[in-house]
Amino acid sequence: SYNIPTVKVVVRCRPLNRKEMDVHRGQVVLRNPRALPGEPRKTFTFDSVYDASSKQRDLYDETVRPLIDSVLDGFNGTIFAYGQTGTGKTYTMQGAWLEPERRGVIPNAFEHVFTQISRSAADRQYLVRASYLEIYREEIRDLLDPNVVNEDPKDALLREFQKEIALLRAQ
Ligand SMILES: Nc1ncnc2c1ncn2[C@@H]1O[C@H](COP(=O)(O)OP(=O)(O)OP(=O)(O)O)[C@@H](O)[C@H]1O
Repeated sequence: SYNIPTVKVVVRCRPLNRKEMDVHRGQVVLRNPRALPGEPRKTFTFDSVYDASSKQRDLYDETVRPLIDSVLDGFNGTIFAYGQTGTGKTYTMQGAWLEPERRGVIPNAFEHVFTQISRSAADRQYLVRASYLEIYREEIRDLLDPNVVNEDPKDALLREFQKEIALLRAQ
């Protein structure tokens, strides 16, 4: 079941906000001003595309769950969100923790990991570590310790790795 591509690129569009709806400008078309006349339209292909009505749970089940399953089997995995400000990175990754339908990738992944651990054989041991960092204007901030702002990213990363938190040593 691991014949999934090594890198998956997924697009998610958030719903228009009030300001965008008020503008009523319609569709955005990108055009290459140096294109020769008659040049065919370019097609961009993604592993998945989620529209404004997409659900957090569907995105998790289709796009994230297989990766977390492979991590539970010992492989490395990374998920990151990229996009300009206000496009929905925080909503997708974090969402609303207290509302099950609006929980994002991070809380859904935690639930997935701990559910799998609780179901695994009693003689199997897991160590789960977590750190939570923000890089903003070349500064690294430890979001689990908001008082610390580090100027040298290398020192900050080293310190983070040294003090990663052991959340669970499952029996
Ligand atoms: N899929 C979605 N469905 C409903 N609302 C969404 C969705 N994605 C984003 N939003 C809303 O759009 C707004 C901007 O989203 P968000 O804060 O996640 O953007 P961001 O990319 O993290 O921005 P920044 O880079 O400034 O932190 C928020 O109010 C968020 O709740």
